[in-house]
Amino acid sequence: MRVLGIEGTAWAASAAVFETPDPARATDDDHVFIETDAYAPESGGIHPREAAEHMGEAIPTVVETAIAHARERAAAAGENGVPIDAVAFARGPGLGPCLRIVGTAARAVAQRFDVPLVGVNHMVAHLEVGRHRSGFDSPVCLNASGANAHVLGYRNGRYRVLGETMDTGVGNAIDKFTRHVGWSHPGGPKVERRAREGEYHELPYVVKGMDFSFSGIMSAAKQAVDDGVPVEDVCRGMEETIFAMLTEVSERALSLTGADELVLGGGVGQNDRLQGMLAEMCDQRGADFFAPEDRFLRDNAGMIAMLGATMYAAGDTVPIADSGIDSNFRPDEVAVTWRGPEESVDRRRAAETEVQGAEATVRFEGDRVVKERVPRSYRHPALDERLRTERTRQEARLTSEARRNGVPTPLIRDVDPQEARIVFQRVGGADLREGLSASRVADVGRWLARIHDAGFVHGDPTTRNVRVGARGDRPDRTVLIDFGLGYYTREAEDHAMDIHVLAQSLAGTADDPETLLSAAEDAYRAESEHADAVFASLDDIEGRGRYQ
Ligand SMILES: C[C@@H](O)[C@H](NC(=O)OP(=O)(O)OC[C@H]1O[C@@H](n2cnc3c(N)ncnc32)[C@H](O)[C@@H]1O)C(=O)O
Ligand SMILES: Nc1ncnc2c1ncn2[C@@H]1O[C@H](COP(=O)(O)OP(=O)(O)OP(=O)(O)O)[C@@H](O)[C@H]1O
Ligand SMILES: [Fe+2]
Repeated sequence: MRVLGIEGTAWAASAAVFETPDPARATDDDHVFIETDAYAPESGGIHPREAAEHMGEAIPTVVETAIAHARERAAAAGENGVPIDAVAFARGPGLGPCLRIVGTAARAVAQRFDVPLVGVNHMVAHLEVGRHRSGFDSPVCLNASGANAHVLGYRNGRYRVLGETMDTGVGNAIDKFTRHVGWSHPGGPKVERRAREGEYHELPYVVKGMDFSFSGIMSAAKQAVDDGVPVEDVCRGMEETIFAMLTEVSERALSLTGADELVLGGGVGQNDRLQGMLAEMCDQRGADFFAPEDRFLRDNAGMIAMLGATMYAAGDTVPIADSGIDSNFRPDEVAVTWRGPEESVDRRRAAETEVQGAEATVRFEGDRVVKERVPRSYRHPALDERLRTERTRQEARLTSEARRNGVPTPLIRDVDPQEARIVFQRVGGADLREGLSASRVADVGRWLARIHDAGFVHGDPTTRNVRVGARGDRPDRTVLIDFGLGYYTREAEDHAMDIHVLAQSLAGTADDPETLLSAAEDAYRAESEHADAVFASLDDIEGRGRYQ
């Protein structure tokens, strides 16, 4: 099979030919040819109009080059006739004016050769290229690109967003900083180069469940440069902070789903420090890590052609009349036709005497549980020390405070912030994830309402951070654990984030997330004194377009 791919969502006017004997898996005989003409703004960032002008000029040329290449391949193979089997194009997300040019070009080629058209989601292509080339079954996928940043896993016919940025994409955040200091676009590679000469400069670190935000870091980074901190130190601090956040949320996703494979996608994925941190994190927890070559990480038509071939083989083509572009096309909107319902990122594991959580090692000793935040060598030592002690102190404080507010939590037997160790009473028979029911999820809604009314959030209320079921002679209760990301706040938006984190984790682990979530929401409303403000804020968060 030979597929032509066309990409042009933002800066890369790119066309590719992907030829494979088996579109379902990578083989030694796969052949990928990519021709790219990059748009480089003369000043500032990407201007949509200029980018579209670039696409208008460059797309026809790269497409003809790719078609010529396909003809050569066909001739060399002794074929005569149409040189391609299908045309795949990036349908979105991206800049509308650019996408329209790509769509028009793709339709024209499909008509010219009378072959089917395949509409590819650019973000799904970023992650599938790593899955395809690694041969992994069902990995967690980290997409670190310019306009996006999210962690995904496949379950029940879709790529679920397990966590994502609450504001800008990771590359855009970095590029905004480099514009501030007067460097040309794109800024990412320049930050990488300068960071090598710098000392770590501390910046805000913001992870909420598996979501994260960059705006605070970026304001602080710009301010630091304005205040005279050497720019290379700020670059180093930015890399250490941002990439540690992305690594931590990837580890959280591995821990939540039980998966043991991680693939990386997106232009920021070309950064060596990010790849190094992810590889080190995976190595420490015994997971496999794969990053495709740079030419498949940054925007390129090769990934579009490859996923196009897989989709075409699954019969997933689109009639020309329905082949409109979608500039807000989210990865979780794609009905994944090329993977079976039995596949899943979610793997249950048998009971162990030691659990490796996302940030701590948890040992079971009879009736006690010893939780230790072991150092994470991928993080800068100063950042590592800060996170481990702060979170240990906070976890001990909030676990007790929740209990004082009528929320079941484990008793604390001992705390040692220096060693980042807490000894808890052992509670429950299983994680909520293994024992999901509407009444238990409703309990979680009720408990969240109580702690919110008391003026703090849990910070990470996933289905793994709730224990359920009877244990010994103790009754069946729903017990909240792991308050390490909690903090004091009376802001409705922070409270809403807790519910949002719960919703995302249900989407990642439950078969009927909607029913369960509404049980939690009803209970929350019945219990909370501020439910209206919180749900209004939740609508805002989910309506920002980033969330489904
Ligand atoms: C929708 C689509 O158009 C968009 N594509 C995109 O953003 O291009 P991509 O090639 O995936 O990523 C470009 C970003 O990747 C950053 N980048 C490139 N090399 C880098 C490096 N060595 N370190 C850090 N960032 C880097 C650039 O600064 C830029 O922000 C997306 O995937 O979000
Ligand atoms: N007090 C407890 N009683 C029984 N089991 C517990 C207790 N504390 C933790 N566990 C078990 O250990 C697992 C990991 O604990 P915890 O969530 O506190 O660690 P973590 O490293 O913060 O994990 P993550 O960040 O992935 O949620 C829990 O999902 C639960 O199965
Ligand atoms: Fe991209």
